[in-house]
Amino acid sequence: MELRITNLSKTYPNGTRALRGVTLTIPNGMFGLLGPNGAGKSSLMRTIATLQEPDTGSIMLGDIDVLTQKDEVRKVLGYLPQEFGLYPGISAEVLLDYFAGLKGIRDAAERKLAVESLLQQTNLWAARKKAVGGYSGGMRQRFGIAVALLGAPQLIIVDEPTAGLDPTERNRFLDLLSEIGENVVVILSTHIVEDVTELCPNMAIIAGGEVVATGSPNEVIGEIRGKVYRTKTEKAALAQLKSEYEVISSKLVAGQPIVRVFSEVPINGQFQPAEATLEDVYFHRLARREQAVH
Ligand SMILES: Nc1ncnc2c1ncn2[C@@H]1O[C@H](COP(=O)(O)OP(=O)(O)OP(=O)(O)O)[C@@H](O)[C@H]1O
Repeated sequence: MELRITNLSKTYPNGTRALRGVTLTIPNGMFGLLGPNGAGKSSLMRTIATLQEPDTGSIMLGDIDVLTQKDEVRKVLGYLPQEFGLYPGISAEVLLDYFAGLKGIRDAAERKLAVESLLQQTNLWAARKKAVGGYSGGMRQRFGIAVALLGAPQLIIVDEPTAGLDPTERNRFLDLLSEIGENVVVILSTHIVEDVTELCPNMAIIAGGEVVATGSPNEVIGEIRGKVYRTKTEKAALAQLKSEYEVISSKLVAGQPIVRVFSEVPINGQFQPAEATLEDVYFHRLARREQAVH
């Protein structure tokens, strides 16, 4: 199954242009949608999940027209929104059984089997009788993905699932996502670059409602490979560097700024060539876009 998004635009009634001509082809497997806060990720996810209408454009999931055949989409969709409410006093086992019923799994034995297998898969089996209100952030997210996986969806959308998780829980969650399979489309929206580098064979960077780069992480990095340099500097020299070079990022390491810059032409002196990373592309693209807008 392939998801084809063509020329999707959306302006909210208050005038915010959340999506501007988004065109993307998303194949089976994990697809990373990387963008800063306010980039339009959630607007795009909600539109694909049939929860809101775009102003223009089309979305095809295989042969299904997502914008007109909403019921068909919902049958094959698993969606983990950025925020979701739960009934805090109810156990995961009972709640998941309830959601399975809503998803149309009517046969009780079949439902029991599905619920048990998802509780095992999401590592919540031992906590299945606990009220979900007492779950940690990571457990909540794993419960959310269990709900999203009910009914063996073909299209799985997870919106910023790792925000707020500690590293152990984050890894556990990402492992779970990558196990879900290569035969379904999984769209992972995130502002965490490593989530994409580590997991996604295909990706896009979105900023200001526009797709600013797309391809495999390797292809996306390709555009700046050999053009990234790094140097250690002093805090006092930072402003000067920023005025002379196209600074991608500066990070304090043990109190001292490490600066990465982009340059089309070789630079030396205090700089050393650095291996380009997805984070470099991300910051570079965002900075270029800022410049273009202002
Ligand atoms: N219902 C709405 N009405 C008006 N503006 C909205 C609405 N939803 C989102 N926006 C605005 O649209 C833009 C894109 O928001 P969106 O939530 O899609 O971005 P995002 O990339 O998911 O950001 P975040 O990571 O902060 O969730 C933002 O400027 C946001 O304030």
